[in-house]
Amino acid sequence: MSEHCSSCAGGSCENCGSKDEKLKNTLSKIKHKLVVLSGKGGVGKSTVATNIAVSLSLAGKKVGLLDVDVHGPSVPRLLSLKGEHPHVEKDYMEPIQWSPNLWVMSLGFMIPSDKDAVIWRGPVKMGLIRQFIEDVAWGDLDFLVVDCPPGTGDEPMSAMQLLGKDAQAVIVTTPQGVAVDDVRRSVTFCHQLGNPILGIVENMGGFVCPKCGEVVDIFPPGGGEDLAREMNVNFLGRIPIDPEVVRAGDEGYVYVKVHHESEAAKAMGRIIKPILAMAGSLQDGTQPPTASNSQAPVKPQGEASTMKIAIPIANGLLCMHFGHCEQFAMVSVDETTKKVLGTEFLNPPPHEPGVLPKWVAEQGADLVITGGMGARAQSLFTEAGVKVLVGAQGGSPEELATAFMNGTLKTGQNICDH
Ligand SMILES: Nc1ncnc2c1ncn2[C@@H]1O[C@H](COP(=O)(O)OP(=O)(O)OP(=O)(O)O)[C@@H](O)[C@H]1O
Repeated sequence: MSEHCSSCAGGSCENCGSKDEKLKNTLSKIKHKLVVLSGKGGVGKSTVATNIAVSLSLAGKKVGLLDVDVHGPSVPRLLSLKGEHPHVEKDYMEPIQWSPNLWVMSLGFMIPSDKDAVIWRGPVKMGLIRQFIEDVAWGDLDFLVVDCPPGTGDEPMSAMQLLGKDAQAVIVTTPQGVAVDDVRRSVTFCHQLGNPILGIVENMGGFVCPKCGEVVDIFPPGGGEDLAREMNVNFLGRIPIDPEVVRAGDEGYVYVKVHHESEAAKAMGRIIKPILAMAGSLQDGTQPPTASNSQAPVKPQGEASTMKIAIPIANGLLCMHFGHCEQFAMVSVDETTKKVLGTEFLNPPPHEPGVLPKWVAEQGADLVITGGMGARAQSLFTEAGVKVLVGAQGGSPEELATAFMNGTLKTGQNICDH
């Protein structure tokens, strides 16, 4: 290990021994290390890494997400963390906390602006990756997910060597032959380093028609699966192309949290199944958690079963769009007796992006019932632990709350224009 000492990059300085101890100590607190690799750029590696990390955290696992793409760190954008600056001291860095159990570190936090280019040689990059692993206060983690730059160069090699032989590779490809050829090199790379391969993910295999939901193959499918067979490694699954994945990445909300019923999110759910099984938390037949079933407020047994339902209203009835309502009805209900206990009408603050979800959560809402809601607002609610039901179709707040408690609430399409 000592040849990767960040102080000397050569393994001969006096710091090497103590650095190795520190690295060992940090790694001993991380149960599983997953390194997300791809032979080719732009195949969706950061998207897959981020969605895996968030899915695992939604499943209740303690997760670290480390972006070692020194030249194009994209995790800060994908998680709406641009502009965050971790607390840094000598030999110590505080990761940015994204949710109660997901912590993130990326070089993107250290670069002053998007325009700045990083021009570093191999040993400097290796030193930095080492610092990101050993100096970051990761604490006890179930999983550390590492997003590497494409190829089999310095960064993936440093990450693998520093994390040790038990770090497992998740290799992402697209179905086309050129991508698959490059990915074949990634498989060989892992074999040469002696690291196990958890499996291959084929991303952008097929296009989900936004009108009918049918998956249409744009490229001949199956390249990733064929490669997995050829190289005798696991095939973890195929994620179709969904324009919403691009939108999620550009706007900085997490796709699997918001579009958990989509084909692509279901595919991602299948991919994390063996990963969760590795942590011994998923019995056969259990669905991997999604935003809809993992962050709903859970009342401790024995506690009164009251909850507060927030409903946007106009003229006393459900307002079809959450962001355009006159007032919010806060309906208190007792879920055991299925009775409405009372309704309070509150005037919301002026509608500006991101304000309403925070305000509604502060009013103590456990659930929001609405006709339509934008993806960003849904994501903010999920982060705040407030469940959201979209596609409700009219009625008074009390009627909607009662229908919800009786399991008869009708929901359809999300009536949202953005
Ligand atoms: N399943 C998908 N459907 C639609 N778009 C996708 C999908 N997966 C990824 N993308 C989009 O493809 C683009 C590249 O994705 P991403 O940045 O994750 O790739 P990458 O392999 O990490 O890139 P790089 O080589 O630059 O590190 C992004 O715009 C992303 O939103």
